[in-house]
Amino acid sequence: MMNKVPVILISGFLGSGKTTLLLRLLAHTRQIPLRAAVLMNEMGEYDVDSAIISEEMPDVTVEGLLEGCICCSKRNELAGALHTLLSQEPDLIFMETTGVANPEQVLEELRSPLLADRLYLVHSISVVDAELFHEYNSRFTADKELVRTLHGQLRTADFIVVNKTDTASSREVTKVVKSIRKLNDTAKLQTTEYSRVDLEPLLEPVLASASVAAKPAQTPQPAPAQVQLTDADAPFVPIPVKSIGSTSSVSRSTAFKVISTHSHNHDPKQPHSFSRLESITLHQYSPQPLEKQRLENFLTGLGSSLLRAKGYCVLPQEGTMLLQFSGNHLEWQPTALPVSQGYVTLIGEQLDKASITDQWEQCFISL
Ligand SMILES: Nc1nc2c(ncn2[C@@H]2O[C@H](COP(=O)(O)OP(=O)(O)OP(=O)(O)O)[C@@H](O)[C@H]2O)c(=O)[nH]1
Repeated sequence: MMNKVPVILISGFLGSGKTTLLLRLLAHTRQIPLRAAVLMNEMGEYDVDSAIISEEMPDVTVEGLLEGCICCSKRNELAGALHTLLSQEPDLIFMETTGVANPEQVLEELRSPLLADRLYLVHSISVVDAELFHEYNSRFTADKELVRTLHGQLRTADFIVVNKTDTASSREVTKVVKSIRKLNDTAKLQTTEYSRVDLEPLLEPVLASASVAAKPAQTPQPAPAQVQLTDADAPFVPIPVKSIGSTSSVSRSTAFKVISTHSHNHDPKQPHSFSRLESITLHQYSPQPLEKQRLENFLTGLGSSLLRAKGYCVLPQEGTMLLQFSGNHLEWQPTALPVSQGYVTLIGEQLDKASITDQWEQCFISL
């Protein structure tokens, strides 16, 4: 009989620090060494997080499920994606959900006969943004699905990371921990910055597992990343990541343009995690240079309707940069990824598409 492969599920709301934690876990598993594989689920059209992983850990196999949540619209693709990863015979699989996925449904899927014989869950980790936890909870009170999702992320966890404590007062952090404990008083909980948690105890059950113990330790071979393009028809190579999700039609009516938009049309028969959040992808098709300051002003000017933005921008001075925006904090990081044309995915509510299109066009410098 085949050994079951351990799975660590990482959930948490948008921008809370899931990928930051995943990168730490991957670095640690590489040292042990364990051969890890990743299932990445993104709301947007492009898989920014997989690109980040592919850049930092080119030997890790990443499977991406895009444009929907594995808890609902992508649920029927979850088993296929996991079986693809299993065919690589990893020692361990990490699953990172979208920020609006309810892990309750994902856990249910893992218990299904198709998967239960091949996988077993070792941890369900939930990452929380200490600064925004209460703000999001009160902001989304009226949206029952979203509240259920946020609570589901905490209730199902056996390990909770209260992250971003550098951006919250210690009083707020204490309040957040107290609120979390009302939902889950048994999970281990750690408060931290940049998802710096004790990794060894998390990986202990994996090391003890039969599938790992049965194999001789392998030194990870730097192999080419498991890469394929997201959209075979696209005239450019946005990022080298693999997607097995469906692709979207992209408006290319003008040189600049925008935009593919996704409101999330869930199958009404399926339980789903959120109702009013949407994502928009802005493409850098313009031959004119993108101006960094204008882009920053545009994003911060969207105010509270913008919850998250991420993508790669090709800038005239700096070259290609990874853009991350969450909780009103904007971060730029240089990247060596071969991004020929940039894009930014925005996630928010009540995003005014016409105005966003217009403002995006204003971010380009007239030649
Ligand atoms: N100030 C601060 N920033 C952090 C911390 N942890 C992560 N970040 C930053 O927050 C942004 C989002 O972090 P990610 O790890 O991508 O968050 P995520 O939960 O994967 O986000 P989604 O892709 O929306 O699901 C990045 O710019 C991180 O560098 C932290 O503890 N403090």
